Formats: sequence, C-alpha cells, structure tokens
Amino acid sequence: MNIPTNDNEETTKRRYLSPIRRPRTTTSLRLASRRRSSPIISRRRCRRRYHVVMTTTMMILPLFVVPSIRVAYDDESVVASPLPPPSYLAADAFSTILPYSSSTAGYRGGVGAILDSAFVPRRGHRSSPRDDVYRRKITTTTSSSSSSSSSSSSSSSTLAESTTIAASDERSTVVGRRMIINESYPGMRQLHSDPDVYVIENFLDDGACDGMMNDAIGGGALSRSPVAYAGWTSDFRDLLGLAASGPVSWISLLAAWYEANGDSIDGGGGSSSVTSLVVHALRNYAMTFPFAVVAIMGYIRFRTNVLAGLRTSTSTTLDDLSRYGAREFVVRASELFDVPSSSTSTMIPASYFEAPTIIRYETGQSLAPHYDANRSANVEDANRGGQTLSTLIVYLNDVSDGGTTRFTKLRAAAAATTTGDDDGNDGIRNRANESGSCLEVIPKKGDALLFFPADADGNFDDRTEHEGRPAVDEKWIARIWRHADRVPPPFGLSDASMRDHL
Ligand SMILES: O=C(O)CCC(=O)C(=O)O
Ligand SMILES: [Fe+2]
Repeated sequence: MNIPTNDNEETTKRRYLSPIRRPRTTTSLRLASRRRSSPIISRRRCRRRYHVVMTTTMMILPLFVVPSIRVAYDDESVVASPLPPPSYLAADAFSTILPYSSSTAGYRGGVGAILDSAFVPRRGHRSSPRDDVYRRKITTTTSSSSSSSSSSSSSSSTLAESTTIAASDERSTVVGRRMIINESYPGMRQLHSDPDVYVIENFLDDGACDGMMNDAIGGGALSRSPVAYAGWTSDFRDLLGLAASGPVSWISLLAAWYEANGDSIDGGGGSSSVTSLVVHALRNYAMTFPFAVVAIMGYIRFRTNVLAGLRTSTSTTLDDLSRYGAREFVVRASELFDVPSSSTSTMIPASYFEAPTIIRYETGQSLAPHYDANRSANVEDANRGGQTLSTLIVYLNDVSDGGTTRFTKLRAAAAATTTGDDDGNDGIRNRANESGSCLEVIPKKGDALLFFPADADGNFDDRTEHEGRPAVDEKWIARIWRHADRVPPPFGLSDASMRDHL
C-alpha cells in the first residue's frame, strides 16, 4: 500500500527556501523591466553605497563630537564655536546624562547652559495650590563637602581645588546691591558679606515656632514637597530647535541621498535626481521630526523625575494669619523688610511675601543644592511676584545633628563674623562652621537665616547656592520668600487676611 507523501509541505519548502523559484510580484516585475541592469546587481551597488555613506559618517562624526565636548567646558569657545548644533547636542548629552557626577560640574555649554538655568519648577501640588512650591533651579553641579566652585570653566579637578577661591570671585553673573532691609533689626549678625548672609537670633519665640509646627501637622496638609521642572517649555523649544537643525536634518538628508541614488540608478540622473533628493529629504524630515519630539519629551520627563528626587521633605503653607505662629512670622518679617525710604510703593511689606511655607525634614531627608532665584523669573514667576529678592528661614526646632543649611559656594573663612556669641551649648550654633570650608548654619529654634538670591534689580546671584543637608535629627523650618513685586493670592496672602491681622 502506498503511503501518501506530504505534498503540501514539500511545495512550501521549495517556495520559501529557493529564491530562484520565488514568484515575482507584479510590481517587482514592472520595476525590473525598467531597469537597465539587473535588480540584484543594482541592489548590491546600493548596499555598497550605503556602507560607504555610513562608514564615512561614522568617521566624520567624532570630528565634530570630540572637539565640541572639549569646548563645551568653556563658555567663550562654545559661543564662538563654528561647530554645528548637533555637536553641541552630543556634547550636552555627555553632561546631562549624569547630572550629578563631578565630571559634569561647571558645565556651561550648549543645551547644558540652557538647562542649567532652567530648573525652575512651578507650583505643582494637587492638594493645595498654596502648598510648598519648589520653583527653583536645581543645579547640575556637585557640591563637595569641602569645597565647590561656580567657575564656568571648572572641571572635577578644579572643583576639588577651589578652596582658595574667594566667594566674591566666583560670580558668573553681574550682581548689584541687594535689596535694602532694616539692618538695625535686633539680634542681627552678619555671617558673610558680598553676598550678604545674616542670622537673626531669637527672631521668633518658642510659642510661634511650636504654633506653626502644630498648625502644619494639625492641618493635615503636610505632603511630599513638590519639585516641578519649570522652564521645560523653553527647554523643549530649544532642544527641538537643535534637533531640527541638527540630527533630524542630517538623517533626512543622508537617507534622501541614499534613496535618490537608488532612484537615479532606476530612472536616470539629471534634474529629476535633484527633485527626488528634495522630495525624499522633505518626506524623511516629516517622518523623523515626530521621533525627535517623542525623544525630547522623554528626556524632559526623565529630568522631571530626577528633580523630584532632590527634595525629600514634606511641607505645607500657612496663610491663616489669625493663627499666632504664622502671624508672628509675617509681622516680624514685615518689620525686617519695612524700609519706607527704600520704596515709593504704598503697599505693605507683606504684599511682597509668599505665604509662609512650613517644611519638615525627617531623618535622611534633604534638599539638594539649589538657588531660590530664577533667571527667567520675569516670565516664569510673573504670577507670583517675579524674582525672589530675599529668603527668610526660621528654624522651628533645635537640631543637634545633621540638617544644616549649607552655602555651597561661600567659604566659612570669608565670613564677616566668625566670633558670634555662643548659644551656651556648643558654641558653634548659627555660626559659620569653621571645621569645613563651606558656610554652614546650624539650626537653632527661633533663629532666622536671611540671604539674597538676587540683587535689588532682580539679577540672579549664583553665589547663593545652598542646600538643606540630610537630617539626622528631625528638622522643621518656616520660610518666606520676599519677591520683587506684589504676590497675589493664591501664592501671596489675601488682602483681607493682611488687613485684619497685620
Ligand atoms: O532646609 C534648609 O536648610 C534650606 C531650605 C531651603 O533652602 C528652601 O526651602 O529653599
Ligand atoms: Fe532654598
């Protein structure tokens, strides 16, 4: 008896394993009839050309990328660099992929310079629009425990060696005089001059400190301090501009050239090949551009997530001035900033304040080095009084370990006052910590810290970079940002509240 063979399987194998027997489609037959040479030969030629193009590109690319990484560490040469945008982009990729490694410290070139001034988070809290808002730049520099530098040409080595640079030499922006304050305020001690940093002893009594902590807890609104990435729209625009004029164009043109070559082999050269190059280039551009958009959106998202990890405290705002603690804080701050001769404004000082923000750091929580001012404040902080001219922080509890406020670019040795009064305990509270090179303030209940993130005209002062060191003991602070202009609600205090309680 004959056993039937599996004829179907045989046919299938033959069809797919043997290219010679593969049936041609109508289209490929039509194309083949137009070709001068066989399609197989022309495909080989194209493949060879493709390899030539790719190899050449791979050889040329480093010529742009390597020098651009080098010059990216120097402001001047970046600005003057004849290198095309893609090289900036490539250089920047190296510096922003590892944003907190010391090797990127001081990077100020290309997109890095844009991003550097762009971490200016906006308000970002769902439960309360008035909640603590981290709208400030988070730097991409590393703060070393012994020193730091804002020198635009610094590298990891200069960062480590910068201990001898005086703070006032480190400014990279032109900074004028700070806003005028009431310098005869009782208890004021200057810790540093130019930029000025003060401590005001016993600024608030224990009742006010406890009151604010209790209200923050009692209000039930303490939640993770938000960090939003403000300025992302302009970053997005800038990055897209670079990508559009750089990689997107390159890829589109290279691919178009390859495709147009194929066309000319098929259909002859001449003006038709130029037309085909343009058509292919435009089509490729339209196809590649969306990928750039998606990639940049992914990058912005990545940066947002990175920023979120830089502040780990919880916080809330207190705007009810009928409460003793918040009222006392705003009243004292008003006295400090009330210098009638300095302004023609008829507004009361508290109109320029953001509502007090209460911040709680539990063990291990911290705030990375950052600035309280914003280079783009006029645009990005327009609805909250523009630039932050002064930061006033009150320590609400004593902290014996951890949680200092450290100015990463100011040297303790340059402190104008190093002989401040002892507090009777360890003698170094609220004084520059002379054991390290950075100016560091140790929290003491009721004492205030005052400094000026921007000058009186709103110019950003990058010497005032500071951080909240990781808490060991629990740490509580209350903070008021004094802006250049009136801060309307919901960020500022309501007119009714100020009228009734101040
Ligand atoms: O926690 C600190 O010591 C500093 C807080 C601070 O810089 C801020 O809230 O902007
Ligand atoms: Fe700050």
